[in-house]
Amino acid sequence: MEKSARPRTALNECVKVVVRCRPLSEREKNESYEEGKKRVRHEEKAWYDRLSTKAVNKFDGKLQVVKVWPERGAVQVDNPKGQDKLFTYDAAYDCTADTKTIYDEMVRPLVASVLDGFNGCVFAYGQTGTGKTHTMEGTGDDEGIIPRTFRHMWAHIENTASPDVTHLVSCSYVELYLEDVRDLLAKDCKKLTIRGQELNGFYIPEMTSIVCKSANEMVRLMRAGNRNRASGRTDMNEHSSRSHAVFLVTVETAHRSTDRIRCPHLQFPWLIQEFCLSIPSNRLSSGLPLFPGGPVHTVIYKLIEPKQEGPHSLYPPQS
Ligand SMILES: Nc1ncnc2c1ncn2[C@@H]1O[C@H](COP(=O)(O)OP(=O)(O)OP(=O)(O)O)[C@@H](O)[C@H]1O
Repeated sequence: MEKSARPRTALNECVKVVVRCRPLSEREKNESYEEGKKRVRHEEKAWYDRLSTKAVNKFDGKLQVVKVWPERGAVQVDNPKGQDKLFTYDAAYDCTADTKTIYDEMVRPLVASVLDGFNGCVFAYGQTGTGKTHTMEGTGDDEGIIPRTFRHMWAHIENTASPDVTHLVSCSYVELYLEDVRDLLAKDCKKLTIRGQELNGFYIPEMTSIVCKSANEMVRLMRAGNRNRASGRTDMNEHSSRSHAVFLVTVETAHRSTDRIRCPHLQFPWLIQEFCLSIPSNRLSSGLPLFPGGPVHTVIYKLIEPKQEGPHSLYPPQS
């Protein structure tokens, strides 16, 4: 049993798992799949009641494979062999949800705690084409979680500006492709070495760290790093990221009167599910090679592992 001094409420839960289902692609629509439409109450109930009966995967003549229940935080998945499966999360968003709502409800409290001095991590995980990049980076009309975080951080920094407090914001961006760790912010995307120490965990000593003075500067840095990321085409996504990546933001806050320096970190890793599951590659991709797995991959998971205490994982140990 977990012991905690703090009550486990929605706001202070250490790890939250949230599902976002994107709208159907043109290809999926052409294959006769259907998005969940707004239905009248008794029809909704009928869908939910299917859980206790044998599933029928035809609804209004079209295939609806996934049904999201935002008010229950649940996702119901059609099982052609029998009863539907129901999975419950901290929150579930259907294709009508925008990134702003997800940010405000799920990410804003985490970023606020980073600004209070705690480490944080927002982690996008899913099969190719499921919407990780759309959610994390966003589009011209709908900004993603990362640029929203930058704006939130800078709004906080500007609102709390005083002669007594100084903030220093710096960013790093690394990718893991095959067995190499590359620095996406270095001119030649140089290969990096991960080092480990028994007491301080894993860190990357030569990773570029760039000081930024505004949210827009951070967005430009993220885009510059994205241009260096390995990409290709998969059966599910024309413009697919083919690597794991971690965008790391460090906010140092110095208080002149107390000589106190706080240095929390916020990480944005992208992990692609294909690496973790042994799905035959011909089902997933016809582009650049997928991840073979191996020791470096184990280490990258260690890098983003939440730490209870001590210096942050991607940085050299502090004496
Ligand atoms: N919530 C959404 N609303 C509208 N379109 C979306 C949404 N999520 C994803 N899409 C669209 O679906 C396609 C695939 O999304 P995206 O590239 O974000 O997937 P991904 O998970 O990052 O894929 P990969 O792992 O292959 O890089 C894109 O064309 C994107 O614009």
